[in-house]
Amino acid sequence: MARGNRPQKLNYSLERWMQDPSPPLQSPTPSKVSMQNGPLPRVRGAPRPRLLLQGQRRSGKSSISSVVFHKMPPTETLFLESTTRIQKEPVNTFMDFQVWDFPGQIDYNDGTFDLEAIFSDTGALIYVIDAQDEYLEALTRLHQTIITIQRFNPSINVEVFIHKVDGLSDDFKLDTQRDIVQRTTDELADLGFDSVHINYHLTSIYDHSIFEAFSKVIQKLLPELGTLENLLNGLVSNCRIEKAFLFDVLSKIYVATDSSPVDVQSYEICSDYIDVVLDMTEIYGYDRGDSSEVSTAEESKSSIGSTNAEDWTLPDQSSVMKLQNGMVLFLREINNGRFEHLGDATIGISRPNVYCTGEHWQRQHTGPTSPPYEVAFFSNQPLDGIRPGVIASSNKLSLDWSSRRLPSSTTHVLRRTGLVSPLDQQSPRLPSVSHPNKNRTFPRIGYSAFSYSSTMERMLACLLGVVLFLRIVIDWSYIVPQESHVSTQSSRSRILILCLLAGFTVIAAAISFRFFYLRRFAIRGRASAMDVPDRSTDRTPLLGPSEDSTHGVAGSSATHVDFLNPVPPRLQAHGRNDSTSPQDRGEPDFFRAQDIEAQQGQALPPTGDHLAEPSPQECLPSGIDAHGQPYSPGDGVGIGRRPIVTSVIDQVNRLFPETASPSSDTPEYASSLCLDEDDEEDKKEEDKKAEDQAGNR
Ligand SMILES: Nc1nc2c(ncn2[C@@H]2O[C@H](COP(=O)(O)OP(=O)(O)OP(=O)(O)O)[C@@H](O)[C@H]2O)c(=O)[nH]1
Repeated sequence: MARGNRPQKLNYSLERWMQDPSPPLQSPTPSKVSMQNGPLPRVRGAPRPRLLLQGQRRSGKSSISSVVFHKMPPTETLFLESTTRIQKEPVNTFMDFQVWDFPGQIDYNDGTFDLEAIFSDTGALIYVIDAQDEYLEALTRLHQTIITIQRFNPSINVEVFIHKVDGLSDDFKLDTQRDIVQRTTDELADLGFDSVHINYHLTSIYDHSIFEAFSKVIQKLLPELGTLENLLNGLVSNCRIEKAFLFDVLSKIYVATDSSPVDVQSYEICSDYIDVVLDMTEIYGYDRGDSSEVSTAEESKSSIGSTNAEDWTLPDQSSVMKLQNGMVLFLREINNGRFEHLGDATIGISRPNVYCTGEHWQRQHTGPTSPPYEVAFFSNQPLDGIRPGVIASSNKLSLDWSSRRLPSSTTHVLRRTGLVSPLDQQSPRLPSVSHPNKNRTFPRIGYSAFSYSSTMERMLACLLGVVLFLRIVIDWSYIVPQESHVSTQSSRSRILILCLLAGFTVIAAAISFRFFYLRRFAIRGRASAMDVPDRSTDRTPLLGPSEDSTHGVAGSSATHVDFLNPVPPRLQAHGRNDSTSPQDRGEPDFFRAQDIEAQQGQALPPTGDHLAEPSPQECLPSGIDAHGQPYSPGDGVGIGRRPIVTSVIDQVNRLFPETASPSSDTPEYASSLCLDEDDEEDKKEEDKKAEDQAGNR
């Protein structure tokens, strides 16, 4: 579409839409709507909708408020103090509102409160019931509150949060909900209030349910919800998106969504994606300066209605991620110029086949203005299905690897997968991360608990071994000189005890070394099997434009994240689309061990020695051990060096045939591992020398 034909821009912010819808809105035809950049203008004097949080003491009101609006990690709510007076919190997000947190013990019927002032302007009453506790008293209070409120504000939305359901079984949750609904309906009907409409939500701060419930509560307060839904419906059908949410990214509340049913998984993955983008921005973002400048500069490019590829340049407030299962997540900032303070954003999920046929988005990504940089998103769990992935971003949000320093564990993962060569590695230093969300992201880097426990296990096993050994030495030196003086019976039992102790010692030592070697060789095996390219001499930019843009999204086949299906696609093709861990599937957990090692970054030499070719001893073909004896690959896994290496390589080949090195059962495999070009040259030189010497003789 030519610039002149660009649809007329709405000079009316979304916030004003919702708070003062009186001026006529333009037709919500999606193809004619453009997004406005720049901060939301504040509407002075506009009333803020008020949400009342009520419930018994310790039912979880303050926790909900802290987790949703202050990004407090759920576990930290354990230390929240009891509320003693009404806490009024203004929440300035996509839509400004106030949350009033009432102390559990307060009795506002005692005549000291101006009930009309409290209830008359209230948008919603959220009544929190602790589902893990006895709730009959809470129900009585709820019924009284509803009756009181009906006098002042009969149109108020009553939302009951049946809270703390994380500790309950599914059946129990539903039974509890059924019971609460039944009792409330009966009680209110008896009192003549049978027309009161109450909504019930099962919530917990330990999952996304609380955000989802809050989203539903907030949505009911939006006068223009229907318009927003229409806009999203249009967006979805025009761009052939599966699902679109309008998020307030700071609270992760979705303000509106299209009319297709919300499935929890889509909502969760979008929330997680927002966390990732915010975290990445926190670490690697740049100062975007005055948002009004950005707005002016990008204004002409941000029209959703444009069909011209050049007009379709993504402004820098957007991000695309292609998942390994083929899904594409698209996060687009609207109404605000800064990533850090996103007012709201549209997220779409689409499948690539549909995505490619979507006229606008395809052009946008395959045209000359495709995002020229990729930002690597890394995970320490590549073989558990979540592999290093890519967030395609605009050219401004690029990683400067020379100035940013990454922790050794991370660079190790990147090097191992060929994304960063050892020479690119700087000393480990990560810019400080202060984002309050950082503890709540989806699988962040690693299994910290795992690595801790495995290190502890190893240390404890060693300690135990040493203690037992000392014990044996002491006992032995005690028994032998005394033996002639003690009875045969007692000396026998002592010897039995000694044998047991010795047995324990051997087992402890074996466990200790098994852990150590298992990990070490798993890494070597993986390094060989994945055929990591040698980038030590290749100085081409590692994070430059991707050559693979089949679907228009920057990214290569090896660098995708699969959040939804944490199983490699090859396994899915074999009908194993489950999310079980290798141990659950009865497979040896080499890769987790390897990841633990990678995360610890301590058992590996920091210089990349772990990527060195295996020693000739290790390069023997599968099926023959170091002494030339045949063995079966399944034998002795975890005991001898060669079986571990071979088994890991076989395992990797089985999981990733497309990236596999030559079959480990062939002699060529051994030679391919043992002989690189230098070795061959050395060998030729030696042969030549030997020939010369023979000639001289
Ligand atoms: N298991 C579980 N515990 C929760 C949940 N929400 C809150 N809690 C815990 O419940 C306890 C009480 O939480 P608060 O938020 O202080 O309760 P309150 O309703 O504000 O209490 P008052 O201020 O005394 O009225 C804390 O230890 C929280 O960690 C939840 O969803 N699940």
